[in-house]
Amino acid sequence: MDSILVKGGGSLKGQIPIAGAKNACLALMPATLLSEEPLTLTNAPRLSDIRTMTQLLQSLGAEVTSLQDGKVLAMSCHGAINTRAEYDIVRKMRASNLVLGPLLAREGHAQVSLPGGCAIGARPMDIHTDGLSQMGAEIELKDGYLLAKAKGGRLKGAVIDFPFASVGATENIVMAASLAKGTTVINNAAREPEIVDLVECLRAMGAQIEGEGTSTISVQGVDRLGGTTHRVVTDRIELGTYMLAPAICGGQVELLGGRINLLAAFCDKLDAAGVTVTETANGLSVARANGDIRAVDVTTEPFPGFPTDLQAQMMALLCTAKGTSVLEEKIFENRFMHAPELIRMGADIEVHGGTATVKGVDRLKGAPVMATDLRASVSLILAGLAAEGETKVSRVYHLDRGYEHVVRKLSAVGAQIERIAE
Ligand SMILES: CC(=O)N[C@H]1[C@@H](OP(=O)(O)OP(=O)(O)OC[C@H]2O[C@@H](n3ccc(=O)[nH]c3=O)[C@H](O)[C@@H]2O)O[C@H](CO)[C@@H](O)[C@@H]1O
Ligand SMILES: C=C(OP(=O)(O)O)C(=O)O
Repeated sequence: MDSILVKGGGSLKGQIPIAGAKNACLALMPATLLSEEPLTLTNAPRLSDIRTMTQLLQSLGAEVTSLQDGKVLAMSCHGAINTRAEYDIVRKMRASNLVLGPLLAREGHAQVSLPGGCAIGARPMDIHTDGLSQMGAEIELKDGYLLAKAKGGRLKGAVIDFPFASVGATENIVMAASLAKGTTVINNAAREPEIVDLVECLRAMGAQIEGEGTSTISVQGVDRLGGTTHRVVTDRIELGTYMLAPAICGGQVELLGGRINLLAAFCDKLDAAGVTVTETANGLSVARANGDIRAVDVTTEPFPGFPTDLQAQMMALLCTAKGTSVLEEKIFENRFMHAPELIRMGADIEVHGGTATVKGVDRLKGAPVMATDLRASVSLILAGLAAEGETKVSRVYHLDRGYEHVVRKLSAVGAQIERIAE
């Protein structure tokens, strides 16, 4: 299993290109199941999660070809479809549940393994299944699989009130509703940029959808969808992660492809902490002048609030801020697994339930630490870049789910970082 070795201390300067969004691409890929015509995605990120989704779609009968070193995914689903998504693949990644809506919409039935929880929380699927049931699906759980069947062979439109603005449930229902009979309205829909990206692609395929980016999405079902070529939106979480690198280490880095409107709440917190973010012709420039980072309080919320997927990385910054910061995690019940690892590096953090209190220390110290999940792993790398001495982050397979070429990107701006095989 590989580890990442980081030597802390130096400031950073240069440019980092930001990839297409993992979480957009993972929702866009299953959309190929909705059409017999080709769907091509450009600006795809090169990640293990994308390879897992490729494997899952291929197991269902889709053709998925990776071109241009993985940056382009050419997909097509014109033959017979296997409607059973097996546990062996689904268990690797929760986003596998995004094949449920498309399979049900196209074939009228599906068997999809329940993905189970993960390190950050239990992550049930009740909002997905309740919504599909309202659209006329009969769903039962058998042997760990959701067995779903559309009454009369085709889903029908419904007005669905989500109890929480779930990202995945919004994506599943929007895809299912695109081929359903009649109109579906989702109230309290998620508003994330990845949903806007999915809807733009579905619309180009012929879907009739309104309201993406707002809390009410309306979908008028059509009989068939065509193909298209779609560019995956910029990964705002990779963007925010690399914005924190110069914030923690000092220096100035330009994030190519970055836009403030993808991360406004996060940029406000950086500003309050004393980090300068400016828009450039090609992206965003982030600079930390000499001087302390100020403590700030952070509460994670659905978009447009502060993203839970940047909470761990923000905590790494606040470990050396002047004063005490309070971080409240409101999305996932167990998303502070990085705190004990940061404490091993000398951070002063107390966690009580969904609240972490971080008292800034002068300096973190390098240590061997273990990644527990995707964003935790990169927060330890960021902490290591600022720490005195050497930090070894093990279990890097978590990192490979969501960050392509992390060593290459950070080395290019002057970080001392290498990947070692053990
Ligand atoms: C592949 C992908 O896009 N992953 C993102 C997606 O995950 P995901 O789509 O799984 O996140 P959701 O928005 O669905 O989950 C948010 C909260 O709702 C709960 N919930 C969700 C569905 C459900 O049926 N019942 C239920 O109780 C979850 O347990 C969690 O506490 O959005 C999360 C919240 O921004 C991000 O952290 C993930 O990176
Ligand atoms: C939680 C994440 O991903 P997933 O929903 O795939 O677990 C993430 O990207 O931070």
